[in-house]
Amino acid sequence: MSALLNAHHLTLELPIFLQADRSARSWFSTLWGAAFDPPKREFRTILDDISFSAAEGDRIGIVGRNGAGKSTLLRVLTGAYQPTRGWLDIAGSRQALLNISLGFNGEATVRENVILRGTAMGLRTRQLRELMEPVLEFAELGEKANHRLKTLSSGQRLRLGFSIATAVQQDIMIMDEWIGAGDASFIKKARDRMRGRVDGAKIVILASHNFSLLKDVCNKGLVIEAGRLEYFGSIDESLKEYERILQRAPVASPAD
Ligand SMILES: Nc1ncnc2c1ncn2[C@@H]1O[C@H](COP(=O)(O)OP(=O)(O)OP(=O)(O)O)[C@@H](O)[C@H]1O
Repeated sequence: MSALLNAHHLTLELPIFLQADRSARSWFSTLWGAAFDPPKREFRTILDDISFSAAEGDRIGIVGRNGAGKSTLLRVLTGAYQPTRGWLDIAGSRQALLNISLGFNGEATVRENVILRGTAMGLRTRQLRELMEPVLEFAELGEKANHRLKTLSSGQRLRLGFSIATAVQQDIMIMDEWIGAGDASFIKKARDRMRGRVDGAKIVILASHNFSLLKDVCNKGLVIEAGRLEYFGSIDESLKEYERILQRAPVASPAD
């Protein structure tokens, strides 16, 4: 089956909680403010009418200033956020590589965490059974399979997260930066696996500030400024457009 990802007029409004400025004149006014002056809720448009299409073979780099809306757009593309308006047409399986440590439970064992994360990724019981040993082996955590996750070092947890997140080849890969994890020897292994997964994916969407990585991986680019789509075209033109944007004074982000 061929893969596609078409975004139509994606718009996302999120609530922002604004706290009135409470300069602490006294402990009483601080307490009074905390008790009787709750934050005000306002809605801000974080993404504004974004449309683009990705077909098989497309590797799209998303660029924009800090706070432009790149990660939020990725979250909409992975389905983590429902757009307020607009819709997505998607064919093919999606793999989000946004936060590889998300969803771990420190009290559960390493093996149980593989099941938890694998289930959240939509893997079936049989698939999980087949993947368990390869995932533990790749993470080099076979001997710790029955240890509680909270007893692992942070590097070991990252290796486990990486190993699960990249265990299966999906059609559409959606990534916030190029993930790598672990010490020098693991990083080499992780890089090879990432390259394999990117090469094997039918569509890749990668948000990054790293121009050389974007030029290396992507053939198309999408430039976002203050939640709006400024440019969608070749990666070279997109990076030029982004450089032009950086020369301009920042436009107030709709979220500010
Ligand atoms: N859950 C949320 N609630 C309210 N505002 C949010 C939320 N998540 C993000 N924002 C706001 O939306 C805007 C876009 O954030 P986003 O993380 O998508 O930016 P980005 O382009 O990925 O930035 P960076 O390059 O710094 O990672 C920011 O102004 C941010 O403060």
